[in-house]
Amino acid sequence: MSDSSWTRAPAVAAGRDLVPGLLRSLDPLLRGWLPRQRWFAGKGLPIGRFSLAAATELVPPGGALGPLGLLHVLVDVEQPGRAPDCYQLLLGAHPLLPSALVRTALGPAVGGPYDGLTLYDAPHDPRLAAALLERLRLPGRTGPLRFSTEPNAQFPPGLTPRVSTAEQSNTSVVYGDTYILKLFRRVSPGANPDLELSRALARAGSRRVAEPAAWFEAVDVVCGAAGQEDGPAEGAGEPTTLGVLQRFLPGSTDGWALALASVAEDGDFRAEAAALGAATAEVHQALAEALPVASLDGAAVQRMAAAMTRRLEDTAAEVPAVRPYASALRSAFDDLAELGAGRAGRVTVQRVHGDLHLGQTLRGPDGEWVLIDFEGEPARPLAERRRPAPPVQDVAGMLRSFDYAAHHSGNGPWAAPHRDAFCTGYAAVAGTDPREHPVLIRAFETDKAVYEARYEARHRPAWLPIPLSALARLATSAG
Ligand SMILES: Nc1ncnc2c1ncn2[C@@H]1O[C@H](COP(=O)(O)OP(=O)(O)O)[C@@H](O)[C@H]1O
Ligand SMILES: O=P(O)(O)O[C@H]1O[C@H](CO)[C@@H](O[C@H]2O[C@H](CO)[C@@H](O)[C@H](O)[C@H]2O)[C@H](O)[C@H]1O
Repeated sequence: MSDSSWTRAPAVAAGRDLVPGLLRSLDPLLRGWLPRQRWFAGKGLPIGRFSLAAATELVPPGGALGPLGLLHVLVDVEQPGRAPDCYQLLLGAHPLLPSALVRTALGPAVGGPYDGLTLYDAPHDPRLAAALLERLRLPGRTGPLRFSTEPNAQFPPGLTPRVSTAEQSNTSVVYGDTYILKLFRRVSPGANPDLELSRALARAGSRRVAEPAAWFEAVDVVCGAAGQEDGPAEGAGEPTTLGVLQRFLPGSTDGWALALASVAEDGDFRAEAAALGAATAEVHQALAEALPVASLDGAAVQRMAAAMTRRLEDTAAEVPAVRPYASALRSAFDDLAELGAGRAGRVTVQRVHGDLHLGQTLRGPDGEWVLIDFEGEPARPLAERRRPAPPVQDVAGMLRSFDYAAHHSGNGPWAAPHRDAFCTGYAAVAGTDPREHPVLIRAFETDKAVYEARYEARHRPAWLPIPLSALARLATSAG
């Protein structure tokens, strides 16, 4: 990394030049540390150039926390074959801690030194996580970072922070039993739908969402693909959502864990599946009331089918095991295109969850279901994730998830009655039964299983047989 790669950096340092020291330190340490993080999107590809989009001292070393500092960094990473990705890093900086001690005491040590300071992943340090909550409580700016709160949010003192150990695409810090702060790791300009949709649902009084209390974003920072001269303009110039503090739901269990337990004992989870269907329909209704709804004409439905076909082709090119099914699966998308061409072609679209599966649902101690993580599929560009879509997309996601739970534990027959129960629960609230739209359901289920094949091939190759077996079944039913 040469100094010239830092020219876009609007460094915000309290009284000293932050960037050159950071520049010298970050390059070698990020090359080692970044690819090992679960949330790093470009695994397996060589890392090219880094460039700093923004650097902010949230707590200057030698300030309120004595020698300890808290640095906020947005760094662009170039890799061959990908548009640049922008990652959010929160770094602890300490002059005395040797990096080996950081590694044992605080988990992931990023490395060091930076200007004589050891750098480490700050969410793991309770002092720094607490400092971040303190900053979130107060609306206003620190350099390019803008902090906002909901008007009625309460911030009780003394909430002990801990990093969530859940398998996740980002990093979350739980404060006491009161709040959970999700720090988005790969970020792009534009409102993150997780914030946008949970705020809309909370404002509408929905009981199916963990209400946001505060959030922060980067303003006027050009990062990721938006920084490319010929890069996509969508979202460019909009604030970049960086973190959302939401109500924590203590004592809740996620739907995936509950479903797996039921599969293991060949149990009857149908009442829960139906309640989940009803909760999903309630969320769809609330989103349709709060945010725009539109009707796609035949040409738009055909474009949607063409995009699904393209995703299938791209996936077949990347994942050889998908190829044997590709031509039979195409007929699911051809049927959708035909539906668009016909008189029944109009399809209603609205904002939806976008990546609904059992792991995105929490059942509280009161037995009520809440939906979380409205980010959409992490691999899709932000602009696409914010686009209205047919609600059947979420239904298809949940149907796939019941299938995943069953096949993960080798109990395939568990899936069908639970998929049915979900649709029955959904229909009771929505007034329309997804099973009455077989062409839409089949197209969206196929599209989701194709997405899953690519997701598993990239992240969990041992799980690839699960979506592959679904593609084999969908290929037969579509033929
Ligand atoms: N409001 C909440 N209350 C309790 N636990 C939560 C809450 N939100 C998220 N979690 C837990 O954190 C995990 C990860 O959250 P999620 O939003 O899916 O993160 P990611 O987008 O990084 O995958 C969830 O599976 C759940 O276990
Ligand atoms: O939860 P994320 O937003 O990170 O979503 C991604 O990871 C999910 C897995 O953690 C993945 O979901 C797939 O596996 C689930 C079981 O682990 C299963 O319930 C889902 O149906 C299946 O799609 C999701 O696709 C991906 O976007």
